[in-house]
Amino acid sequence: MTEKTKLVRIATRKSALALWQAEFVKAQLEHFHDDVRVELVPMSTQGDIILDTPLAKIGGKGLFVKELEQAMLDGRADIAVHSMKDVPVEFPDDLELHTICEREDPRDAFVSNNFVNIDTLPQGAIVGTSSLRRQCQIRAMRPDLEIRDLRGNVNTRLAKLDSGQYDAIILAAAGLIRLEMGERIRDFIEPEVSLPANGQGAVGIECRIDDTVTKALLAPLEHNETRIRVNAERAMNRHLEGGCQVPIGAYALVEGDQVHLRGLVGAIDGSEILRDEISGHVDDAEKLGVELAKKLLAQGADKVLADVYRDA
Ligand SMILES: NCc1[nH]cc(CCC(=O)O)c1CC(=O)O
Repeated sequence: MTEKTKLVRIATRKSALALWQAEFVKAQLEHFHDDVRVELVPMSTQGDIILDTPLAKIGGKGLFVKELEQAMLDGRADIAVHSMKDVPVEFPDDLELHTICEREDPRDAFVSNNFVNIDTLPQGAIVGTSSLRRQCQIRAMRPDLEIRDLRGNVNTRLAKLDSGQYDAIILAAAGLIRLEMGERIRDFIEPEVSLPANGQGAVGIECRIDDTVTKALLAPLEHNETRIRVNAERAMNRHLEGGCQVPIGAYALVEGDQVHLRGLVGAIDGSEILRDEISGHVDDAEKLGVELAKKLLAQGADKVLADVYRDA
């Protein structure tokens, strides 16, 4: 028997989805390297602890990642596995987002026990979502619906729907699919109807910049096309200075050597939505993200976002 020598410790949140993602990376690392042993280091973050306040009000980018990053900086863990959607656009000096894994379905999902899609919801139906981006796009489409805040991990949100507090809820399809609850999805909401958040459905791996041993082990987990898409999307968000708790959508597709990026900035009540898009060579993914952000700013995105920050 070969002795397993290298140990990789994964800092992870304790939610079912976070643990799934950490287990996924563990399995991948062990699949690619016979001599690697992987341990999970589960921990709670501020975002997990403060459950009674709408996320937009707590503010503070990186609510779900700070503790994980501290563990890596202290040497208690080697990597952290994140939903790319929740990763702040900036990193602490000694850490980097080294790896982006292949993307799962990036769409938002409509979940309900009584209705098959948004169109068939009756007037005044109660829809649960904690995302300003989803809220803004649903309101623009159906101003007659009542949007109510919905916090908690995936299981908590489904339990709140099942207890009758909402007629329907909107959440990321990827989370449901990963937790093997994809059958609860009544309708996939296409990007034309609800533009996803930057990075939605993609898993990223963060580590210390100087940890060359771990970085070499992570290399086979990198997915180039996903990296290009997420780079373009994140560059747009970064230029707009938007965290994940803002009504901003960014969604890129790759076709051959071209990347097509769509962006959206909206008012929370859906009264105003700015959209634009851009295409170009995959090598320019980040530049295109910045260009698209500039186009949106030229349309007045800065004013729309300033109103959001003031009212939130
Ligand atoms: N904001 C929480 C969060 N972060 C990642 C996902 C889903 C999985 C993903 O996008 O990778 C979710 C749940 C949701 O938005 O419904």
